[in-house]
Amino acid sequence: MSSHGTPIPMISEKSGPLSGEAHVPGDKSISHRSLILGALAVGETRVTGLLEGQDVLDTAKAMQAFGAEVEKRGDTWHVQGVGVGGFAEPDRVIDCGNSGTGVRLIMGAMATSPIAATFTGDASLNSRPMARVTDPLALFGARAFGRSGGRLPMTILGAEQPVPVRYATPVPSAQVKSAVLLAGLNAPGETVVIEREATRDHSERMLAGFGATLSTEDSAEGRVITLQGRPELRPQEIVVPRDPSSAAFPVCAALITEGSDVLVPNIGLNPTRAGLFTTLREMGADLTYENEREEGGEPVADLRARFSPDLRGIEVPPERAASMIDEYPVLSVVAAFARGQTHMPGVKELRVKESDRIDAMAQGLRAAGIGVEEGEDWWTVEGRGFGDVPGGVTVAARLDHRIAMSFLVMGLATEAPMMVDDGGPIATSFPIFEPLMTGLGAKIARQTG
Ligand SMILES: O=C(O)C1=C[C@@H](OP(=O)(O)O)[C@@H](O)[C@H](O)C1
Ligand SMILES: C=C(OP(=O)(O)O)C(=O)O
Repeated sequence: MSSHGTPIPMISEKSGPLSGEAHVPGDKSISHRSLILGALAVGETRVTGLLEGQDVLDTAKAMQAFGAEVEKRGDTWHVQGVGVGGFAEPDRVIDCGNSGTGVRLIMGAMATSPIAATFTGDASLNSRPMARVTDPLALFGARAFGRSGGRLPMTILGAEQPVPVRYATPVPSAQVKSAVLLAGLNAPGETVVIEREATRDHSERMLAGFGATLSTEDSAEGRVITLQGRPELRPQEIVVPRDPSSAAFPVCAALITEGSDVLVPNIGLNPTRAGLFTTLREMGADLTYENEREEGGEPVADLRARFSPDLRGIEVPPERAASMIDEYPVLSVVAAFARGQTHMPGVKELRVKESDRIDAMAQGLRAAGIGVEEGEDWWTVEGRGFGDVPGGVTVAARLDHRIAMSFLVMGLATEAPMMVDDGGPIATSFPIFEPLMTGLGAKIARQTG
């Protein structure tokens, strides 16, 4: 059941060539951060290209509850910030819906102010681990009172007199790193985060852009990020780039759908995000980067994806996992249409996303006729090659947008249609998924009756 309302059963079936341009929405990670950093700046931040998915809209509401003004006028989002240390105590529960990024970053942003806030979410978010952020926030002096196992609903009492922190993240997580950095903003002195494996670096880039003093250094311990506390953040004009994690769906759909040729323009290829595209090219995908350029200090290109009937399974290097962590579900679908095994090690984090993504994909793929083996932190998909994947089953989306979209992409090339019990969660990150895909020629529809 979706907590966003009545379940929306969806179906996809074998489609003719996909063609045309796929204009995917703004980057989810950068959209959350634009609103949160805008709320912590002094003055008005203006944002265009913001992802208007439910996850980000929930973060916008949360920023209002902490005292920032957030308003959309025309195509532009205006955020009137309250300054570092200026958050007011919310007079209502903060509902972050389905969003791990939203709740974890906001907890960090409020943890070093002397206020209390209570957080909740949907059934998926309320089952996800929060100790990974509340443990380092406790070092600043914040206290957390949640359900057993460190789950939401949870109240955070912000530190009265925060102290800066030096913290080595025990899991590869940009959300944990970002929560610590955002908390560090209102702690006097230097906050240091060390990550053994580099994760997406949007917080570092954007904090620097807002005028914080921050340095990044690669050392024997890993990547060391040092932030000077109590800066005055300057408001920014932000143009949010398009989301490579959303681009993954039309790209992968084109690779497995006979005769396809799809252009996905203006996709950010920040190396901390682009691992999927490297992997697909190693598998033999006809995926090219056109019009490569730099925008706002980030590499950007138009992606052209064409039907690729000769894909082969590969070993995905574990050190690449962080740069494609949200893309493993749809990669496993492409792997089903490749010849041979695709082995994906070093991906324990997939088990604590909106669903246990290894389990969710393994069950659906097996039902659809694909062999999958799995361990705690790895899985292997036995590809059958193009034209030989049965399909013909209904899979559970488990309140997980990426699971729903992955199986709908799969159905475009299986012998029998694929059904998903609830496409409602797709609106959390990719609200225009259905019209965008049908506009390319994909047979994806809501099921009635
Ligand atoms: O920081 C971010 O914006 C995100 C970090 C990742 O989560 P983890 O930090 O849990 O790896 C990713 O899965 C999520 O979609 C967005
Ligand atoms: C893991 C994801 O999001 P979040 O952690 O923000 O819920 C995702 O979008 O795939």
